[in-house]
Amino acid sequence: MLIINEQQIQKTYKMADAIQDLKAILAANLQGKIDNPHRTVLDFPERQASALYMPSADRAGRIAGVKVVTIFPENPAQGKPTTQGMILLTDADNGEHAALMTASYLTRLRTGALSAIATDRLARADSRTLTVIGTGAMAFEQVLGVLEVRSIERIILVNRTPEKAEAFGRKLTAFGVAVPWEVETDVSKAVRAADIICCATRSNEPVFAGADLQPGTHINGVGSYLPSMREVDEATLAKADKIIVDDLEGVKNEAGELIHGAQSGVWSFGDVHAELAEVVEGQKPGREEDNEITFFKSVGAAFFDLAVAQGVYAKVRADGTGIEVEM
Ligand SMILES: NC(=O)C1=CN([C@@H]2O[C@H](COP(=O)(O)OP(=O)(O)OC[C@H]3O[C@@H](n4cnc5c(N)ncnc54)[C@H](OP(=O)(O)O)[C@@H]3O)[C@@H](O)[C@H]2O)C=CC1
Repeated sequence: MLIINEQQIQKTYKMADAIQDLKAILAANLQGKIDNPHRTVLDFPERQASALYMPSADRAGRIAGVKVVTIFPENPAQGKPTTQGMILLTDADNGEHAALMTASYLTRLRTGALSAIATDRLARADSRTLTVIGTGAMAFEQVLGVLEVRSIERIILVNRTPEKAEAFGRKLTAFGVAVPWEVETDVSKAVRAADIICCATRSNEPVFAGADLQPGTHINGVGSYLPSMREVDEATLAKADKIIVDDLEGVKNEAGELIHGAQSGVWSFGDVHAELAEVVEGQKPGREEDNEITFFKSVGAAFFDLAVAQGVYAKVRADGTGIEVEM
């Protein structure tokens, strides 16, 4: 079995790789080649934390995987990340466990890559201003994903704790992102200026007002993954011309703002325009008009992790950098 650590993955596997591998698995899933049973969640209420067990199998690729991801919101205070994960890949021909790899970066990367794919199909081609609401760990790859598919000239950072937005901006620059960034404390101003908005928070309440959205804006919302959480308000749901989701079954169970909207009657799950795969495969249209408001909501699914883990495994095996362990 290959053991692959965070450093090796970050060196070997980039946003463009993840976009390519995710597009392939989105197509395979649409063709019914992917097993994607619902995740099992264990809660640790004393820490307001959870552990998610996420299995999936690619019948065509003859490989199965399970990601175990933990979400411990109090961790940043101890200098540890909120979200941590491992992925185990299993050969579906002989049951051998092929690889065990860390999944913190991979989780951020695949979520950023999905937003990139959605942005590519849904944001206006002339989008220049990206507003980021929530500058925690997930937000970094959200920015990298958008930069991969649009010629962004201005990044506006909004965060509950503005000092953390400043640190996030400096991290972007240190990483080599040349696009100028600024921290904005007036969220209305940041939303009104945006062509694209990325939300990646742990908020239970909407983090911006739909009333501020300008025609033609595209929103990626990756934060809320529990029915009690919400980043986007009812006005946004009502105003959005197209709502696209990563995985319909997943969002029905987990996407707080959509569940809330459906319960309060402003919106219904029947109003979902498409799953992302249907847009990518041309079965449903993406953006059709410049003035449309589009909203991509993702909660994540195990087969997205399987796609990137397979990609990493293939690359690391090819360059011989993983650690081989006899089982
Ligand atoms: N869609 C998907 O596939 C995935 C989604 N996620 C989800 O993404 C979210 C972000 O994760 P991650 O970046 O790792 O978390 P972090 O803890 O690193 O960052 C959380 C961010 O949310 C902000 N925030 C927290 N509470 C509030 C609030 N009440 N109002 C406004 N902002 C708030 C924080 O602000 P501050 O800096 O002030 O603390 C910070 O910017 C989580 O909900 C996570 O579960 C994670 C993995 C995959």
